[in-house]
Amino acid sequence: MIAKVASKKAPKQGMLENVMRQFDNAADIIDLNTNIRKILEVTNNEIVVHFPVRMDNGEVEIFTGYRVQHNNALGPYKGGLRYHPTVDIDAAKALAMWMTWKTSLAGLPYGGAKGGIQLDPNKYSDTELERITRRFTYALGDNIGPELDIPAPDVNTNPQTMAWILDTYMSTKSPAERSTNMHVVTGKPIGAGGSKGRDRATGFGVFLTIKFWAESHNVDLKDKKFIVQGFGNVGYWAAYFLVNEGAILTAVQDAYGSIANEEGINVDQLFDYQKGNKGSILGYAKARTIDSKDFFSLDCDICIPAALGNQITPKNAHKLKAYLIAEGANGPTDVDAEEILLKKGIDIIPDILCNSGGVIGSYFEWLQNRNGEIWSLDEVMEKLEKKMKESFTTVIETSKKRNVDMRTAAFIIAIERLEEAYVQRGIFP
Ligand SMILES: NC(=O)C1=CN([C@@H]2O[C@H](COP(=O)(O)OP(=O)(O)OC[C@H]3O[C@@H](n4cnc5c(N)ncnc54)[C@H](O)[C@@H]3O)[C@@H](O)[C@H]2O)C=CC1
Ligand SMILES: O=C(O)CCC(=O)C(=O)O
Repeated sequence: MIAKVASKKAPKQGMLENVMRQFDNAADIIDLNTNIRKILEVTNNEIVVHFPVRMDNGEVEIFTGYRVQHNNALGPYKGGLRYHPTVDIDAAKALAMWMTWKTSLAGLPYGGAKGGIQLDPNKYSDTELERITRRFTYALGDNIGPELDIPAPDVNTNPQTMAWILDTYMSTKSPAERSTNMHVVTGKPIGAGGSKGRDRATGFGVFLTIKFWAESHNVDLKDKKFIVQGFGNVGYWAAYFLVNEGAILTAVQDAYGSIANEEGINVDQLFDYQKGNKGSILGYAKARTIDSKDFFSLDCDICIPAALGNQITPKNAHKLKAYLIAEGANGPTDVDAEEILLKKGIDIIPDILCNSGGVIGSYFEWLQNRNGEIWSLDEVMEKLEKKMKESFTTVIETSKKRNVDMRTAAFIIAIERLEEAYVQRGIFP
């Protein structure tokens, strides 16, 4: 689909600049109320904490953690925690803003937040990571809470991390509060109040949006070749469901390097291999190692960036062969690259739609904890598919009605819902 795209130029292409340009583009198109625009352009709260942790060798290290709460007009702040050297205040702000648009687009009673700790988790033992997580949770204190701000997993955090947060948060509460505050985090292990299906929810959602796109374009996914950047929670599950549908995984890139095999890579074998290989795909015997700089120019039908932001840029966008990009990651395509891709006729299923299965799965976990319910896996997956289908359909309809690309359509829907909330509350008639 070739349609109107953001054209404002910004001097720098960080994630924050990207999300602001995406927002400005949609806000201009709908002529957003200027007062509401002022509110949505800024983050409500930016929490930065420095906290000491004793390392295994007895030394004390100081860490910096972030939690940015962008907007809560539609409900409590919601969004993941990332452990990565690139986490800083601007990254947290950008990711928090994307969460606001994502929860609004998905029709969830949530706002947007994001945070994390600036560190390389590979440099720390599990016991150190546990102490770091617990001290971070203490430092955040009552800035998080089950009806205030609900963290979840993101890059380099997982159900174990959420369980440590839950346990630490609970230890600061009265006995009565302990049993009713399980929903202070989502993405927990099932035994500690997690929901069936949250583990696969994001990847399944990525797969569903690709399936819906294929159905609406009369494309049969069988034998279609796809490549995945990032083979963690999102990349693995997206690949798993696509291969189940008959598509062929031909290349994978992770933080360590890239591998390819045009005959197909077995998703579960690769998953088991990386688990026993310190999380790296490199050295997997049934694929060859390729130069990472060639990854995005590989021959394929579908490309799934499912790692970090700003991976598809003007430097590699013109080389992309895929006709569909499904954004498992948050902010993987920068605005200038998107302009190039759309001109080439490449469709992009935008992050705030494509990876929204994760936060929808989190919402289901939160609801179960809040209501004292336990849903079956089938129930979760069925409800997830229904919600993803509704979002996808609304985005396609808006994109046709307004003659805009899918990202702009998704932003328009998300922003209009927020605008409606402010107007109905009578603050900005
Ligand atoms: N986990 C979730 O439920 C959700 C995650 N996301 C987004 O999906 C993306 C991936 O998240 P997860 O799978 O949860 O993280 P993860 O920590 O489970 O996996 C990350 C993967 O990306 C790879 N990676 C890291 N740096 C890389 C680099 N420079 N180049 C190539 N690969 C690299 C890692 O090796 C790993 O395979 C992130 O952008 C995250 O914000 C979005 C919605 C929900
Ligand atoms: O599950 C959640 O609450 C949020 C997951 C997340 O961080 C995201 O969608 O980017």
